Amino acid sequence: MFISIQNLTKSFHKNKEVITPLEDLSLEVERGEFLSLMGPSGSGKTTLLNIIAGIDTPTSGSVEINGKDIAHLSRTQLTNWRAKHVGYIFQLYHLVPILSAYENVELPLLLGKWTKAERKEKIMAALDLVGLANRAQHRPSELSGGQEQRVAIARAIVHDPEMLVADEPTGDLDRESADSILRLLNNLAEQHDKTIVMVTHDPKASAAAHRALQLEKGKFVNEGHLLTH
Ligand SMILES: Nc1ncnc2c1ncn2[C@@H]1O[C@H](COP(=O)(O)OP(=O)(O)OP(=O)(O)O)[C@@H](O)[C@H]1O
Repeated sequence: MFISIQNLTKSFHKNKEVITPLEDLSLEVERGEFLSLMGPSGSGKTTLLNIIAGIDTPTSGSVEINGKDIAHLSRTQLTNWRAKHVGYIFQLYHLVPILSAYENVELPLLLGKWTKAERKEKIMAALDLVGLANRAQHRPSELSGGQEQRVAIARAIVHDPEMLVADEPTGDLDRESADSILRLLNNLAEQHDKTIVMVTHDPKASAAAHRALQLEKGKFVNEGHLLTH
């Protein structure tokens, strides 16, 4: 299993109250699987996504990604692990407005030891994969919402992580752009072996994934039926 989560519980202390958004949760995801997480507001979706992405740590339980226990890493170890193995896609793209598409995609590579020529090759390959090689010099304001999300996806995959996590990646897009982003995510899972976990409120986005799970009050309420295409 690429993702293996056993008996995960996450609690937060707020004033004197303890909030437990995830309780005794187990989840297995195969390599190359595109999984969707749905559920009402406050059901723990983002909390789970952040733990899978190594942004947050569980209170108890085990979290293994590609055979690596990430539940017990220090903050620094977790940051280093995340920089190598995870690409994060947000609802609102989070592109830097004064940088071109090319420079935005370059950002994660500046942490590594690549030469300028190596970076160029990776950036152009990522932009090509999302269909925007001809927009490399455009700034975000010169792109449509769907194109901005494609640049953000290129940025998420440019360092070749095995896993992508996406929080409402189509939440701000019209139907047509959303469908095209979902096809792209599907292609990244099926043709490029990326394991994708996506949080969404949109049933149509969820139906584009291989499997959909419903969270309610920190627990899964269905068995995650396989979706047919
Ligand atoms: N850092 C935190 N400190 C305290 N409570 C938190 C923290 N993060 C999340 N929570 C609480 O955990 C619960 C689950 O939040 P979470 O953001 O995971 O839900 P969600 O399903 O993603 O909701 P939405 O669909 O609205 O984004 C909520 O009650 C929230 O207030």
